[in-house]
Amino acid sequence: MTINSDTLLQRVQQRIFDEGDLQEGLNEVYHCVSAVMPVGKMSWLQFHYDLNMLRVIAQATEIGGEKTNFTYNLPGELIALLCSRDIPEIYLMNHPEKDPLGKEICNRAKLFDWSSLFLNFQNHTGTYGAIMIMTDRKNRYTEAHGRLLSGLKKPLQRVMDALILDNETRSPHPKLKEPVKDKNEFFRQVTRRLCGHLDLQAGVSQCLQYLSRFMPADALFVRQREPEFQSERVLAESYGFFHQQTGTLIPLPIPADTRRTPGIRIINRPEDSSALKLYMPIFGSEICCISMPLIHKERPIGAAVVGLEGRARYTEEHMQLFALLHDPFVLALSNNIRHREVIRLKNLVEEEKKDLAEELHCTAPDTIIGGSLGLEKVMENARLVAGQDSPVLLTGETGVGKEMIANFIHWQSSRKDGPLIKVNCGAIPDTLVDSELFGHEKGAFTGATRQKLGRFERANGGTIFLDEIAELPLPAQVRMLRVLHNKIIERVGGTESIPVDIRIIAATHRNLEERVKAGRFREDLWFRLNVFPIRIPPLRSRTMDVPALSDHFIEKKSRELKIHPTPPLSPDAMARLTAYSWPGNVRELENVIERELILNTGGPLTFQNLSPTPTHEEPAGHDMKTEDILSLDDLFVRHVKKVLVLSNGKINGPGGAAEMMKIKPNTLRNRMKKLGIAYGREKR
Ligand SMILES: Nc1ncnc2c1ncn2[C@@H]1O[C@H](COP(=O)(O)OP(=O)(O)OP(=O)(O)O)[C@@H](O)[C@H]1O
Repeated sequence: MTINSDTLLQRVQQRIFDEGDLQEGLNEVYHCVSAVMPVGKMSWLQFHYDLNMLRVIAQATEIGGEKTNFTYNLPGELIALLCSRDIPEIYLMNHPEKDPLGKEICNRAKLFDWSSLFLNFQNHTGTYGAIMIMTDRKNRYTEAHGRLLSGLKKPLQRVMDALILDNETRSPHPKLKEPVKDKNEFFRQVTRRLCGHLDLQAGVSQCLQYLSRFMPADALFVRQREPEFQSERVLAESYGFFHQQTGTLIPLPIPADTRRTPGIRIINRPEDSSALKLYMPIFGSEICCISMPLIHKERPIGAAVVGLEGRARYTEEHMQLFALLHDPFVLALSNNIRHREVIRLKNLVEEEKKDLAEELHCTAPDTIIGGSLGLEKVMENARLVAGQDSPVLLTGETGVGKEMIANFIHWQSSRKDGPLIKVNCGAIPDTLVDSELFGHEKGAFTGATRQKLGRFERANGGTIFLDEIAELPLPAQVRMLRVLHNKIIERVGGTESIPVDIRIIAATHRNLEERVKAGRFREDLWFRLNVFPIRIPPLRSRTMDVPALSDHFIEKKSRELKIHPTPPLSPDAMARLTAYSWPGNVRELENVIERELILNTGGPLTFQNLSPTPTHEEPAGHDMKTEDILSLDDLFVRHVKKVLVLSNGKINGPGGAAEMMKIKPNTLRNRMKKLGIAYGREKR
């Protein structure tokens, strides 16, 4: 939403002057400016030449506008520069470290990666104030932004002047804070700001802005006590000039004896406090604070800390004022703790829901195609072993159907009413393998905020399918061996031995024997898993399954994609499908069919884009049985027949079989004749 200067002036007039609602007026300004340029924070700055001081008299951010009173002493030459008449009305500070004021802010706030845009206001004495628009990262403002801001000068200056006038009537001296005339009102206003947001960071920022009017305050922190880690974590922190979000939580040491929580205290020297000492490397030793423990139902739950540049700047009076705010801080912190707990539980439910959905996904046995053809032997073995409880090791290239056979075994076993839990050992980060497989106890490591059952425990009474078993890190292999051996698990961080009744089916596309030789897989574990190995052959060595599989997937995918009627195959499509070598096996066939159905614009499916690939190179002997071995002549016959399908029987010329095979047409014809392959007229 962009509005012009006159409309904004009208709105400011109405909100601030007619309705007396300064916060709403500042909000209007913020939204109007942020609609046309990047704005993290807008600050109204007043320059006090005589006092060498810069005062931030109001701020507006996404969360709202607020009258403030942050004061900063500046070197004489800098304030003289800011107040000079010669300073331009619009001023771009895209590289703050190269500008005198920018450099000063960078050093004091210890923040360097930002840019800002100034609109300066002058009277007969010189420049008396400015609007500072600030955003993160350098080089964000352009001359065009400057012109847009300049266009809004009238309403912005009107707000500035109103703020200055208001300050003059409220506080007798720019260096002094407003007196708290009505403590109840003060309490009410702080509570409204602190507890008015679900986001504690937003509440703390607004609270600091408000507090800055009544007491020296340049930073406000809320920390949460974490007794199990003997520390306090900073949950929210806000600074006057910049709203800095640390993102990371800083653990803070606290006295080991938590029963003796010290009361509210002024720390006028950072060396006296272990918490404040942590800030010395950032802000130096010229800092002080008031630290107030937050006690809820007689238990310390954290602390609220208000801080300031300079030493020994807090007095007993400031401390008493801050102490009034104990209960709102407790309320805000305990609300935040509860809110995070709700979010954590919500995520937990989502996670469980996802896991359950995954489990549900495999609750129905798949239709297995090829059980009486290419997979006959596999199915025979699967049926045999299903009734036993022995471990099964499924091997075969990726996409051949290992998981499908694992499902089949589970469903044919006496454990079919129990769970079937799948674990992709290759997809779990190394550091989480143990906790995923065996579970963990609450507090076992940072982030283990509750007890978690591992996959083995969840598979109790059923089957666990360990896919990609070869990827399991060696330390987890040791633990896995123990489970196979004793059928007992121990959760990470726990001491209890938990018996589990499980059947193990493992699968891998790798050559485990070679991995054992290379020392990457434990031999003893391999022996344990390899009790009943089932090798699933690649699709290219059982091309007799391709037609039935193709029909099955065309039916299935058409149903899923809601394609009616199911398109037929073109006359040469099946030849193409069987001629292809399917390096990705059945999964690839499934995907190719899905893609063909999606791309099909009517008419039969041709699979034109499926070019025959050279027969898949395999490691010697990997998937080959003696009966699979063909003579070279037989191989040649097969190959030529496949190529002829693709060339539509054509031998010479472009697209002909000879060109595809990179041999002379006559040579090909002679060999075909010799081997009895019919072609041309002969064929008809
Ligand atoms: N014989 C078959 N009949 C029907 N569908 C099959 C058959 N073989 C495999 N599929 C299907 O092919 C896809 C891949 O199979 P699956 O996931 O079982 O392979 P995999 O060997 O476990 O693969 P990976 O090694 O990559 O985990 C699945 O959608 C599966 O349903």
